[in-house]
Amino acid sequence: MRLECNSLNFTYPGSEIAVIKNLSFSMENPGFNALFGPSGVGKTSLAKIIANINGRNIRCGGDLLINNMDTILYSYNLERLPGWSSTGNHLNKVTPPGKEALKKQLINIFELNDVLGSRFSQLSMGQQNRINLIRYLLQKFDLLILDESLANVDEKLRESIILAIKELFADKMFLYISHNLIEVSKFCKQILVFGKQSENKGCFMVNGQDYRADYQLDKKKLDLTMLEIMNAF
Ligand SMILES: Nc1ncnc2c1ncn2[C@@H]1O[C@H](COP(=O)(O)OP(=O)(O)OP(=O)(O)O)[C@@H](O)[C@H]1O
Repeated sequence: MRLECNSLNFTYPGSEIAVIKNLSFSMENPGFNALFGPSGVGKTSLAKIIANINGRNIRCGGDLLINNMDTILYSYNLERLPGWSSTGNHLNKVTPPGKEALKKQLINIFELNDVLGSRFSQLSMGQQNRINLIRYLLQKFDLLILDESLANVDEKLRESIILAIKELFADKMFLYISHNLIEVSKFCKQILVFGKQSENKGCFMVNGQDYRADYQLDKKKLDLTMLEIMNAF
């Protein structure tokens, strides 16, 4: 399992300014990794290139190498489900054979039992994002990109959800995009930090604490990771 960029460049069609400039990094092995940086630096653009969301319309310079990851899914926080039925029915419809028990387990962990009879538009933003993320976790994937997919979910529940995902999907790779410095430093293994383009700062790879439920968190090391990220900005 490997995600590697070598001197990647990307400019949107019709634009003069490169969003991604000479980016090189490598992420290996399953686990929770992150893209972190100020708003507008190109995290979503890179995520979409990796997931090939814009298909042939996207032309990049340099190399993007993806090894042993056949299925890459991209989830984001503004996705909406149609309103023709309840969210419970939607989840039933997208649950592949054999994944019924996983669906129930995720619904419990994500604390969604009480909203399964409601339509998507009747849910809060955080509830909508949680239902949406379950849809993805039920599918077959090797790499799942979470582009602010847990936005509007309170910190305590987000922590339970992230820890459960890390445990239940230990053989998958995740790319977590979030503006939460503590969360990214605490839960992620490799953190690709985007420096401010206006200051011509490049990207840096920082090692996070990769915290799991059964680990003892070293607060000093967590502080050092956060400091390293802030210095890389
Ligand atoms: N479809 C598009 N066409 C042209 N420019 C775009 C397009 N999408 C994004 N951009 C530009 O690319 C730059 C990077 O945007 P992107 O969404 O990748 O940033 P981001 O780091 O994910 O930001 P945020 O943290 O605010 O979500 C921005 O300047 C944005 O205006």
